[in-house]
Amino acid sequence: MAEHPELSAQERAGKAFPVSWDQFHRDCRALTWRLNEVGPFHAVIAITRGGLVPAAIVARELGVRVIDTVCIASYDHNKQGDLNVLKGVSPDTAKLGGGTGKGLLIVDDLVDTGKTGRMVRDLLPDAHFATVYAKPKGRPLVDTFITEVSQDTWIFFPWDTALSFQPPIRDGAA
Ligand SMILES: O=P(O)(O)OC[C@H]1O[C@H](OP(=O)(O)OP(=O)(O)O)[C@H](O)[C@@H]1O
Ligand SMILES: O=c1[nH]c(=O)c2nc[nH]c2[nH]1
Ligand SMILES: [Mg+2]
Repeated sequence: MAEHPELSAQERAGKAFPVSWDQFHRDCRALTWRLNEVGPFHAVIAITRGGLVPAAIVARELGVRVIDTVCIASYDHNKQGDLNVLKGVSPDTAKLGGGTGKGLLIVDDLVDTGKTGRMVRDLLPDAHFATVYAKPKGRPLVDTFITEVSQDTWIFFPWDTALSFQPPIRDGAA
C-alpha cells in the first residue's frame, strides 16, 4: 500500500478475476460440501455485505435456519480504511456459541489482507470461518475456502458488475 498510496486496491491489483452468478453459486455449493464434513453448526453468521449472498446459499444447503450478521465496513468502494464494526452478533446467537463462537459458522465472500478476518476471529475465536475465495495474506485466518487467487488479483463479484462490451483480444483487450 505504501508503494502507490494514490492508487486504490483495485487499481494496484494487476489482474481481474470476474465471477458470474453461476460460478459463484457453484463455488458456494462446493464450499458447503466441505463445511458439511465439519458441522453441524448452530447458526450461520454473514459478514456484511459481501458475506450475505454466500451465507444464504450455504445456510440453505446445510439446512441452517438461524442466520445472523456482523456488519463490518472496511473498503469504501475499493480503498481500505479503518475497520468499523457497525453491528456485532445478537445476544441469542452469542448464547448459541457459548460466548466464544463454538459451533457457529462465519461466512464471507473473501479474505484479502485478512483485516476483516482478524476482527471476526477476535470477536468469536472458536467459530469456524469460511470464505469462498482467499488471497495469500488472509488465507491463514480462514478455516475453509474454495479458491485461492494471487494477492495482486481483484475479484469482481456479480452483484458489483454488469455485462458490457469487450474489445477483441487482438486489439489489446486484457
Ligand atoms: O481481508 P480484507 O482485506 O479485510 O478484505 C476482505 C473484506 O473486504 C470486503 O468487504 P468490504 O469491507 O469491502 O465491505 P462489503 O462486504 O460491504 O463490500 C470483503 O467482502 C471482505 O469482507
Ligand atoms: O470486490 C472485491 N474484490 C476484491 O478482490 C476485494 N478485496 C477486498 N475487498 C474486495 N472486494
Ligand atoms: Mg465484506
